[in-house]
Amino acid sequence: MLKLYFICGSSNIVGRQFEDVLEQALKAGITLFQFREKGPGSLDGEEKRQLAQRLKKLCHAYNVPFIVNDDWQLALDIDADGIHLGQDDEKIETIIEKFEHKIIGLSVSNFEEYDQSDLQHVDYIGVGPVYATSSKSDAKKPGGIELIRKMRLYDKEVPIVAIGGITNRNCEMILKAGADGISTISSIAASGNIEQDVKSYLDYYK
Ligand SMILES: Cc1ncc(COP(=O)(O)OP(=O)(O)O)c(N)n1
Ligand SMILES: Cc1ncsc1CCOP(=O)(O)O
Ligand SMILES: [Mg+2]
Repeated sequence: MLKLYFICGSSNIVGRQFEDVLEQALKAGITLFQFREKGPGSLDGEEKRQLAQRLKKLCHAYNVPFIVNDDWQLALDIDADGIHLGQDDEKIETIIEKFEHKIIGLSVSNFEEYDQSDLQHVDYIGVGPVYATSSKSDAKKPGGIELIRKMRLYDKEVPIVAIGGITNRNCEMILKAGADGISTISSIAASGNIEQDVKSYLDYYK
């Protein structure tokens, strides 16, 4: 499920339809999707809810789980498959009862954050940024490939999905360093050939 985790919101799509981009990515084989509706021009309220419903339906048509970023109330409201929370978002302890049978992801940017996180109910950790990214204005300092390598040694069990500045040209090293999967916004959302780019990511698992 973590192999190729596409993350996207309206602000990441330029000059095309969100649903078209997502459907191309689904057809090409992404394995998980996160709706991350934040940043300039992002939707709110009922418009956001309706978009989330449509995107969830599209993901389910391709048997791909639909995860909501940050907004756990929306995730419950539309019966999403899971939630991704960061260190500054709602604490997992406070929502766990409501998400008992759902996927829960948590961001971990460094070892201090890892040490202070309760991973008991977490299905995966999103580790990064690995490289510099222009998709998140408040991203922490990139940890490079060493962040993944050291995190894998630090915890040999927890599923790790790497994030931040990943492309199908640098993902091989990240997987070799011990990540179970990779996540990306811009390399798919802004791709001129989604089918080819998604397939070349997936080739690294063959
Ligand atoms: C898979 C994955 N990993 C990390 C993040 C970042 O989450 P967070 O730190 O809460 O930052 P925002 O995405 O909410 O801006 C993520 N979304 N997904
Ligand atoms: C959400 C997030 N969290 C850490 S880096 C990042 C943005 C990743 O976007 P991109 O794949 O375009 O670098
Ligand atoms: Mg967050």
